[in-house]
Amino acid sequence: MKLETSEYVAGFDEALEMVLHWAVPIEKTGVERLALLDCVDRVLAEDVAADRDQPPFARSARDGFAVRAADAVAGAELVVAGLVRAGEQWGGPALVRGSAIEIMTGAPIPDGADAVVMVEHVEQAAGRVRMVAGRSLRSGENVVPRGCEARAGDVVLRAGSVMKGAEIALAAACGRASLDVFRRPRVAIVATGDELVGIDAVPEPQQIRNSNSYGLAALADEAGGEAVRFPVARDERAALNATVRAARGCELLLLSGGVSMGKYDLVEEVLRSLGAEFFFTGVKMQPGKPVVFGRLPARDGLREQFFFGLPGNPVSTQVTFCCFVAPLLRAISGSGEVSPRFVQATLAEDVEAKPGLMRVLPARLTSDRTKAEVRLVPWQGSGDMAAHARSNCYAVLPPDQKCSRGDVISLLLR
Ligand SMILES: Nc1nc2c(c(=O)[nH]1)N[C@H]1C(S)=C(S)[C@@H](COP(=O)(O)OP(=O)(O)OC[C@H]3O[C@@H](n4cnc5c(N)ncnc54)[C@H](O)[C@@H]3O)O[C@H]1N2
Ligand code: MOO
Repeated sequence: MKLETSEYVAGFDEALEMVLHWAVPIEKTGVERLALLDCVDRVLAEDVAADRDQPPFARSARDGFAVRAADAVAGAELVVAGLVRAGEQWGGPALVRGSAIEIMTGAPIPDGADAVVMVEHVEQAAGRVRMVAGRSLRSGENVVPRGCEARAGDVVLRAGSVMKGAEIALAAACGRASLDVFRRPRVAIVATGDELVGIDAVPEPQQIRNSNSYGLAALADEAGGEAVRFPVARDERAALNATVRAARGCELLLLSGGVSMGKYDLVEEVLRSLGAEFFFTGVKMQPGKPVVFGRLPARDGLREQFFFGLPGNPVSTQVTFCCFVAPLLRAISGSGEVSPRFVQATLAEDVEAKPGLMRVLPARLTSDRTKAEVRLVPWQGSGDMAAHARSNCYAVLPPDQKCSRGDVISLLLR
C-alpha cells in the first residue's frame, strides 16, 4: 500500500527556492590536483593569484610609433630613433622631445614615451613621421599601463569558478600548469520499472529501453557530477530497497520512475522506510508534477544523502533535472554559480492558459543580433523524446495566463 503521509506539492518558484536553500552549504567532496587542460569544465578548489603584474610592463596596444603625445601635433615632424618589437626591451636612450620610436603591438613602451600613434595615422618619409591631417593623440592613448589588469598577488580566479576557456587562459597566463579542483561528486542513477530493458537488448513489444539512465548520466556529467549507473530496480519493495542501499555511497541519488499514483509506484514508500525526509513530493508544473526531493539521514557510517525521485516519462525526467537537480549538483560540485539560467525572449505564437501549473515546455529559440524569438516545439506529451531533441530550451509559462504572440517570456536554457 502507498503511504499517504506528509505529501507536499510545492509551487514552482517555491520548489526552486527550496532546492537553492540546500544548494548552498554542502560539504565538498575533496580536492584533486590536475594538469591544466584536464581541468576543463571542472570546478576550481583554490584561489589563483597573478604571479606578476598584468600586463607586466606598459604595453603598446597598436603597431605604430611611441611618442610624447604633446609632440604629436598636426604638422610636426618626428625623427624615428629606432624600432622595438614584441619580446624586446628598448635598449636605446629614453625618448626625447621631437622623436619617435617605431613599436609593434605587445612591445614595452620605451621610457619617455606616453602614447602610441597608429601606423595608419602617420605619413612616413626619410626616417621621419608626421601625424596625418585631422588626427590628434592623447597622453596614454594606445598604451596599456603596467598592472592595470591585475597586480602581482591579486586573486584573479576564485575557488568555485568553472574552468572554461577564459579561466584556463588566465590560469595559463599566471604560470599555472596544474590546479586544485574539486573531485566530481558521484551521482547514483537508479531507473525503476518492470518494463525496462537494457539498450543493447531486443525488447519484447511491451518492453521499453532504459533511456533515462543514459540521459541522466549525460546531464549529471554536464552539471559537474560523475554518473554511476546502477542496474534497473524492479517495481518491488525489496529490490528497490537493496538498490537504494547500494547507492548510498554516492553524494547524490537520482531515481527515475515510480513516483506517481500507480500501484507499483513504490519509490516514496521505500525512501520513507529508510528514514527519508521529504522537502516536496510534487511540484505544480507540467511536465514533471510528480517530482520528489528529499534527504536520507546519516546512518550506519554513511553520510546524509540528498535524493530526487524524477518522473519516469523521459521529457519530465530531463525537465525536472534541469530545473532542480542541476542547481543542487552544481552546488555539491563546488561551483559558485548554481541557479538555473533564465533568459527572456519574444514569443512567436499564442499559447492558451493552463490552470494551476507552471509549464516548462520544450521550445526552440532562434536569434539574430537584434532579436531572440521562441516557439514551442509541437509534441505528443512528456514521453516524446523526438520532439524534446528538436528543442534547444524550455519556455517557462506561468499558470493561468494566456500568452500572446509578441509577449516577452522566460526561457530556461538547456
Ligand atoms: N493517476 C495518475 N496517473 C499519473 C499521474 C497522476 O498524477 N495521476 N501523473 C502522470 C505524470 S504527470 C507522470 S510524469 C507519470 C510519472 O510516472 P512515474 O514517475 O511513476 O513513472 P512510470 O509510471 O514508471 O513511467 C512513466 C512512463 O515513463 C516510461 N519510463 C519510465 N522509466 C523509463 C526509463 N528509465 N527509460 C525510458 N522510459 C521510461 C515508462 O515506460 C512510462 O511510459 O505518471 C503519470 N500518471
Ligand atoms: O507531468 Mo508528467 O511529468 O507530464 O508526464
